[in-house]
Amino acid sequence: MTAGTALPFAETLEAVRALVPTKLRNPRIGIVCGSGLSGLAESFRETVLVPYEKLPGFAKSTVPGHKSSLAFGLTGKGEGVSVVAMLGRFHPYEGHAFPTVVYPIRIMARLGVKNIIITNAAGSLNPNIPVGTIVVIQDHLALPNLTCMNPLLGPSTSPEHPRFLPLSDAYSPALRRLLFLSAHHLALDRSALTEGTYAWVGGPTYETPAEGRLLRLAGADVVGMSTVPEVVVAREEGLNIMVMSLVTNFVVIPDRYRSIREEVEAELAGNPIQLEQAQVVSHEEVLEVGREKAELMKKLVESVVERIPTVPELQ
Ligand SMILES: O=P(O)(O)O[C@@H]1C[C@H](O)[C@@H](CO)O1
Ligand SMILES: Nc1nc2[nH]cnc2c(=O)[nH]1
Repeated sequence: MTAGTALPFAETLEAVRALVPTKLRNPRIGIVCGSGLSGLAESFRETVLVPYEKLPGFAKSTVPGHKSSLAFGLTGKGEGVSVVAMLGRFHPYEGHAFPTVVYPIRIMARLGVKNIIITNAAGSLNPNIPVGTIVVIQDHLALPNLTCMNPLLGPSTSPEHPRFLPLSDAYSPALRRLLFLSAHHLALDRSALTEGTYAWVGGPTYETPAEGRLLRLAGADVVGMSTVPEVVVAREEGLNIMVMSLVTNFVVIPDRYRSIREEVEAELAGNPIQLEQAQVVSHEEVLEVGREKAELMKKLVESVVERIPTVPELQ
């Protein structure tokens, strides 16, 4: 789907109606599972999985660690809360146009979702935020949005949507409060969860040291290749949003570059030295940290979801 193409909302919603029992098909809470984080839906009860291929307008996720299904189910104690989770998202770097990347968010909104918890794997740009930390996002820095690659480019999807969408209040304070309360009730170490700013880049290349330095200087704490298009559209659809980034690696920003000149000159002078090699990041490392922290992310998300019905402004 490209900007301006008619979106097949009616067909997708009809497919959901045909495949999901009434009790589960109008969830108030949506979850987007980031790289390696599909386990967030493992503890749902009465789960119904709907493969993306059965949903008109949905693409297939091609990234390892992303399954391609919507999971409808119940979570929490007693009767439970009805939720829907995206097991796998679409990234622009896979070749998907923006309307496709954000289509599942628009469908969640049309199913009745009011609150959305978006997760991702991200690289840390901040020396005070180590690998394994969960960062609740308070703001974002989206270079693509500033350079005419905004997911809302093109005709509006609905006349009810504002043409010029403010984003100064994109991240719900009420949801973020629930996250810190949950961390307290789960007796989480204070260092396990922090707040920060997410930089969205297109990928699929990881950052060069100079790019990492630029983003850090611009005020970002973590960087990733997803989430912001979903946030922008969720905001346009009027949802309350919380984003949790799991730090899976450090972005390499050396204080000093390895100098080949120094190495050659030392060798010619008869005192060979070898300066430190730059480290590199891999998607395998990203998935590994996701596996290690899956249980903690799941407990936090479950706890937030359970508390949402108790907060009037989130209804
Ligand atoms: O979908 P997310 O943002 O969790 O995935 C991150 C960004 C890239 O897709 C991938 C890079 O390792 O992980
Ligand atoms: N852009 C980017 N995305 C990531 N996703 C997980 N780690 C990283 C990273 O270091 N950079």
